[in-house]
Amino acid sequence: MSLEGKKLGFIGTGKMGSALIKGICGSGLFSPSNVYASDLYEPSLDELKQNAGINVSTDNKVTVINSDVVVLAVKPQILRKVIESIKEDVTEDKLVISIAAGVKLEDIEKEFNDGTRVVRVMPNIAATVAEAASAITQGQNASKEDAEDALAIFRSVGSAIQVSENLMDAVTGLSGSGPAYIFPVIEAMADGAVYEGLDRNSALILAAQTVIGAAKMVLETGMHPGELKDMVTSPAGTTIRGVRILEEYGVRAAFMNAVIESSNRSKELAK
Ligand SMILES: NC(=O)C1=CN([C@@H]2O[C@H](COP(=O)(O)OP(=O)(O)OC[C@H]3O[C@@H](n4cnc5c(N)ncnc54)[C@H](O)[C@@H]3O)[C@@H](O)[C@H]2O)C=CC1
Ligand SMILES: O=C(O)[C@@H]1CCC=N1
Repeated sequence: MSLEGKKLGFIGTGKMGSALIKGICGSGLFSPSNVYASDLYEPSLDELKQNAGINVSTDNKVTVINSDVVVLAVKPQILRKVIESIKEDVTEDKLVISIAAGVKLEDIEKEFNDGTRVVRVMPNIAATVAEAASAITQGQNASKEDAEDALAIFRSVGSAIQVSENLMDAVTGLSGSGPAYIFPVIEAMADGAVYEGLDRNSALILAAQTVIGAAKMVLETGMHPGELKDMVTSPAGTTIRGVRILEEYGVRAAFMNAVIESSNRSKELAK
């Protein structure tokens, strides 16, 4: 396997960088001693050093020099500045992975020296619990092996597919941002049960497990979600009463529009 013996670096240890570091180390794909990370914010480095046992530095160059694969996990707005400060150390033997929303491969590649191997990835925060949904897309200098390495890294924390770059905004709106649409759904469903008298803890467990179960049925049965919904809705039963309320409030349109609006923001970030 081509990641054997390689070292992995993270520039940016915020919410997503930290989630990936913990998830990837937890999977065993990289041992913490082969993982490097840098950030300007020392408390997040201290936390990772203490709890994940990785190597940390406030100097991005230290991360780059020590790593074979460098993950750029900073905000899209500062990506250019960060690349400028590391580009001379990103030699052709290194693979760069950008997880920045919206920023196109060609715009990343042109900030680096010619020939730099770049793969763009959109993961999600569920990497924390090894259930991320990620999509990767390959830059012009990246090899098939680079794409496979990126897939292996992100598959260590969930599932990952390869898409063409023009679909990355759709992926960002759907799975990149998606957890933030589902958390309030879980909270609100639990609220309904609390209203009816269930304690909060039990309500959250049942609501979250209901989401896991429904998602697994879609993934594992291969059945259409509409058909699965029909399996729950008995004629004149309880479920169809709830379904009517969701339709009345336009919940489907709301979710569809949320994904489209988030994708639109991803397109804006490219400009
Ligand atoms: N949060 C999420 O669920 C997801 C985020 N992303 C992408 O991941 C990237 C990071 O997002 P978050 O982790 O949410 O943001 P964040 O704000 O939590 O983390 C960014 C980190 O970068 C650090 N930083 C700022 N300037 C730096 C510099 N010059 N050198 C090194 N580190 C520096 C900050 O101190 C911070 O810890 C973004 O590009 C975002 O689009 C992608 C998928 C999901
Ligand atoms: O909200 C954002 O911009 C980032 C990208 C996808 C999820 N979080």
